[in-house]
Amino acid sequence: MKIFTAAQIREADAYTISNEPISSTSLMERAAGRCAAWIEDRYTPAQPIYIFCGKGNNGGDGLVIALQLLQQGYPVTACLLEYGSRASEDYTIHFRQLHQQYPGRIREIADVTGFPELPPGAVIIDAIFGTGLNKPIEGWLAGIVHKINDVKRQHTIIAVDMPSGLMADGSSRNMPVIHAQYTLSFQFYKLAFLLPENAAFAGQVHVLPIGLHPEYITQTPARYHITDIDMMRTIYQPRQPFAHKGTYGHALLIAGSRGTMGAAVLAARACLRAGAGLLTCHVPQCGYEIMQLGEPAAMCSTDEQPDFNTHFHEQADARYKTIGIGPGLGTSAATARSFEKLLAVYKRPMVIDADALNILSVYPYLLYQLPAGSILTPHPKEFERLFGSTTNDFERLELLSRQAVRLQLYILLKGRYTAIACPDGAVYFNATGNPGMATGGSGDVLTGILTGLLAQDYSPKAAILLGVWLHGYAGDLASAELSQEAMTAGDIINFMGKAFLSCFPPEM
Ligand SMILES: NC(=O)C1=CN([C@@H]2O[C@H](COP(=O)(O)OP(=O)(O)OC[C@H]3O[C@@H](n4cnc5c(N)ncnc54)[C@H](O)[C@@H]3O)[C@@H](O)[C@H]2O)[C@H](O)CC1
Ligand SMILES: [K+]
Repeated sequence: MKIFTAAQIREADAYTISNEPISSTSLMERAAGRCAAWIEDRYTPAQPIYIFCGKGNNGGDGLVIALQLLQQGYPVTACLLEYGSRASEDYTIHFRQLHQQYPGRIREIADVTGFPELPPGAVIIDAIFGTGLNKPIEGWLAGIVHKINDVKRQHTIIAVDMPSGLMADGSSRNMPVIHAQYTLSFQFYKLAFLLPENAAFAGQVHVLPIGLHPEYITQTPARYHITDIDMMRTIYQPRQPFAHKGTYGHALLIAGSRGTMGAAVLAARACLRAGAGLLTCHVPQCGYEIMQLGEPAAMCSTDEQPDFNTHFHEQADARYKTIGIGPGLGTSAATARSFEKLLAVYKRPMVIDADALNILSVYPYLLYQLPAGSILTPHPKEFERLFGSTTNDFERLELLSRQAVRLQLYILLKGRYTAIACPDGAVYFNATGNPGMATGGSGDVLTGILTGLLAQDYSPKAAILLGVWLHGYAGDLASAELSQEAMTAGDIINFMGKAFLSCFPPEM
């Protein structure tokens, strides 16, 4: 699904109005009607509801929601914030209707002292600002935002389109923003929802289709995307009936050192669970038995060194469809030298994680020697060590994308919505996964999955989109059965099978 900027959303709005065609008033009624229906599905008409409206079209949506809920018998109070701006045309039209039919349900608020006494359990609807926000909320309006946030533990807060105060496409650091439990976002995600610095604001995001014109959506290019199951179904390749283990590639995993062999075993197990035909693991001598017992289906090659890998470059030949390198590898100078020699001989896209990334941050010139189309999988700290720090998440995203283009690599920044930056400048956010996956080893599992998919001849882009999706999906299945607290990285591997089956049900 594309993620459009606020400016593109305005264009989509205008395109729909002139090409469907539909009046802007009716489009607002359609959009806000979806919000009202969402609320009616979840709350009974006994529910007191307070709707805070700004004077633009987001406020206009609030008025339409108020009208529709009042017609359904909900005790609604429409709190209209009178901050001096001129009301939008569609706001005015809906204000007149509300005023005509329910004058007693309107309360005008002109300063922070006008903030209403809320009855226990009242639901707050935030329709103050949406995509039109162009500067931080200030003055007594900011006071209203703080008042609403002060009662967030006692009351459910539902934001219409966006939490007020949040910029759709830029950083809102240190600005007053509503802390919503739910955001009912029209038709698309906004980029701001997906960045960790805004974690407190949007809550659970529900994207409500409002019938924006499909022609605009397909014709307009977007830089940012969020992955979904339909995209995965176009990527996934079912196995062929006459397949043998050679059909699905031979992967080489270079991982492990004394004390971190678990990382190597997790990556190996995940690689095979992702469907690699054959896997060889290159490990130090201390890891031989651990690997053979930990994953009997993997073959094992041992290094000259007892405790860490130093001669893996000698292994890397054309037999291997791809290489995954890094989990538990260690960062000794001899390991780094072998990595450099490996890059001189091996030219297919590989997966680079953990200590292999740390080696790259110590020897950054090696970044330019990576095979084009290779995949880097840093978490935020590793990313910072590799590419430097930034002052906010939007700048970091920009840096991420710039580096992917400059180095012609895929760089995947791990997080709640893992950001996948492509060499062509596009960025995909992954939609699956949960906080239970913030546990040691889950990155090693991802490296294994990506290596396993590359071995099967998925293109790097397909392997990442599908691999990150499945990794998160398996994590979601694991947490549903085991809890976010109790699940471990190994459980992500154990649920890979169910993840495949449920995302791609085999045809009968
Ligand atoms: N996506 C769609 O197709 C539809 C969206 N709808 C809703 O419309 C809003 C966007 O409406 P807009 O009038 O452009 O902006 P806002 O209501 O967010 O803001 C109003 C107005 O306020 C001014 N302003 C901006 N920042 C500040 C500030 N910090 N302090 C004071 N005033 C400020 C500025 O002039 C804005 O224009 C969208 O989010 C949806 O909710 C339609 O209802 C249906 C179609
Ligand atoms: K809002």
